[in-house]
Amino acid sequence: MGKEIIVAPSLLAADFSNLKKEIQEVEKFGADFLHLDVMDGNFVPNISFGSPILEAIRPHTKLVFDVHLMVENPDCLIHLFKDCADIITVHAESTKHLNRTIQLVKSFGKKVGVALNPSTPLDFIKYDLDNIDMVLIMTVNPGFGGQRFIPEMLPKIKELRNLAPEIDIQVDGGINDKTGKLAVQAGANILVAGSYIFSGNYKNKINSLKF
Ligand SMILES: O=C(CO)[C@H](O)[C@H](O)COP(=O)(O)O
Repeated sequence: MGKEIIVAPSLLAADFSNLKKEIQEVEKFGADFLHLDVMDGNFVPNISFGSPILEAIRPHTKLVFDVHLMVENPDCLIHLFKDCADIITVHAESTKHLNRTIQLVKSFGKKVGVALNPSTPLDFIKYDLDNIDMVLIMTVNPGFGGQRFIPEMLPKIKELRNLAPEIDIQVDGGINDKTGKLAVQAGANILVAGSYIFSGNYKNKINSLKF
């Protein structure tokens, strides 16, 4: 039997002037994780939010805090998230010594995810798979919400599922009820969705991703 589907609304698409309410709404309607995109304006051409915002919202929800670091040289910043994150995901492309970065996340007692940009091959993580809790296959180029799902990522997800039958595979970017289904059929089990969920009718949207 396949893994249960985990739905992770991406805060990037929420109403920033009303974060507490937005988070409590998606929690009420069945979200499992809260996906938190930290962008530094360097690794990606955009700036989002950092640890002070995450610490401010942490007391208002029991959702799993799934922190996606889109930052250059994450080793310098990981400690900032030790009190609020449950999972910390780093990009394989952002660090010179991925294995060391993985160990650093683990040293804080956190689950560790590794993200791969669309053009980054699975080879980057092949020898670290036993040390990783989750692989994030980016299905858009990171930096912005509301982009179109890249279908060429489907065979990549399939290949990873064959390589690592038990690992959590997260997909992020352009996920909706149609692309999410394709990703799940390919082997993904954690669906990040920003603009799809936060554009309205949270309950139906979240349910529509629980395949
Ligand atoms: O990592 C991200 C962008 O870099 C976001 O999580 C992604 O934008 C999700 O948004 P959408 O569902 O609107 O594509």
